[in-house]
Amino acid sequence: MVEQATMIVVAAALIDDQGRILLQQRAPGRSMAGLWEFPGGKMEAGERPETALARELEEELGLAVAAEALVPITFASADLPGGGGRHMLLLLYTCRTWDGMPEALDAAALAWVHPSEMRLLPMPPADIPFIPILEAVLGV
Ligand SMILES: Nc1nc2c([nH]c(=O)n2[C@H]2C[C@H](O)[C@@H](COP(=O)(O)OP(=O)(O)OP(=O)(O)O)O2)c(=O)[nH]1
Repeated sequence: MVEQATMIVVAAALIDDQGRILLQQRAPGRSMAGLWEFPGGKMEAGERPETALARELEEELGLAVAAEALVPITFASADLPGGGGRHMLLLLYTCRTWDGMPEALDAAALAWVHPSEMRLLPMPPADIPFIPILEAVLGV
């Protein structure tokens, strides 16, 4: 039996000057449609994680982000949702500087939320442990 490699997913908590974090709602027709997630996506072969995340933020939000602005915070190790038992490492970064205004180019909607408000939104299971870590990062 051939083992499938772990999928690496990169995601960003964009933090604004009011300490709010940008979430996006997964669009209808995708896996986990309707859930609120951090912008990001799957790392492609040969990409560095920060390069992959900057690419995803450009594709999904229309933002220009420098790789140096991405600060690794934590990760989740979980089954890839809808991945047939495939394993995922979900790498979470924070980002406080970018060029442009976020637009929902890929998602159904965007929302700036305080970490405590995330508990009111349906999120992918792997993201739930990120909430107290983000509260600690923000000192709230
Ligand atoms: N971008 C992002 N993906 C997440 C988060 N939490 C989480 O479990 N995931 C999962 C959902 C997807 O299975 C995978 C990210 O891949 P993706 O967003 O590029 O998904 P995709 O375009 O390939 O679409 P799909 O096959 O999942 O429908 O990681 C998160 O906070 N942000």
